[in-house]
Amino acid sequence: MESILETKDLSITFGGHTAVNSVSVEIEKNKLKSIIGPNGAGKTTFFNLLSGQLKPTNGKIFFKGEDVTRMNPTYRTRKGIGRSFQITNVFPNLTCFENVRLAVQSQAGVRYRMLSHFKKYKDMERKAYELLELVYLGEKAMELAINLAHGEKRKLEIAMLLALETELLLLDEPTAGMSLEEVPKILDVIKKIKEDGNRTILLIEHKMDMVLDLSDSIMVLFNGKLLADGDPEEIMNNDQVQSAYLGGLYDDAS
Ligand SMILES: Nc1ncnc2c1ncn2[C@@H]1O[C@H](COP(=O)(O)OP(=O)(O)OP(=O)(O)O)[C@@H](O)[C@H]1O
Repeated sequence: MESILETKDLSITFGGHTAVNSVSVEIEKNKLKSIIGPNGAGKTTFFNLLSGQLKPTNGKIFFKGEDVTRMNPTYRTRKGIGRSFQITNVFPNLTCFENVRLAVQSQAGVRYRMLSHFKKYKDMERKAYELLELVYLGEKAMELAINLAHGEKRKLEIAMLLALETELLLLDEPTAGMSLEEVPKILDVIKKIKEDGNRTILLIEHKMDMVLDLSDSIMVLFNGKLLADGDPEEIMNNDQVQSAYLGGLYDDAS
């Protein structure tokens, strides 16, 4: 297995509480791994450690073999680790197309003085349109970002992450707060990205049907510890995982 990201004994303690406790895991390149676990298990904290929003108390993070443990979030984004809320340059009063084109442009390092390079500019426009189509926002290309529905905004964020050539996408409950009609669309978007086969996705999700539908593998966090890591069938048949969800382990595993 070729891994894109690896954590070794990753831990973080807030006051006396260890929210992520010595987690060692490998994320396989170009696959989709879900992170599941009861509320408060440490899933979002684990994401914050991977994206650099938090620095670990102990342990290391390697991205493509490089130690990124102390690297700040901006550098990690440049290296290819992308988390949607890291995008601070979504301009509400620009159209979806303009937002994605700016992300493409920033990735290409092209400045205004170079816009005279007509062909390059056209290529960037084409790429922006392709990404909007990929996330089913083609018809909204000329809509101002501020006017998008919640689910559409999440899709725009994903298009912008892809424009930044993100190799590892960290998706934290992408369907949270969405209407029932919007959920299948985002599911489709994630499936399409997965089928393209050149991105790795790490997904936090509570909807188990979605997790089972999408995941190549699943890791289970429980009280900050890695309780299990394996393919979906293994995880579903794991007695410890079942106990954790039924509450049987709550007292033992602290
Ligand atoms: N900045 C912080 N300061 C103190 N405690 C924190 C901080 N961030 C998280 N925690 C605690 O760490 C634990 C793990 O929280 P986290 O949000 O990572 O869980 P989660 O698995 O994402 O939960 P949920 O599914 O409810 O989103 C919780 O007990 C939480 O209160």
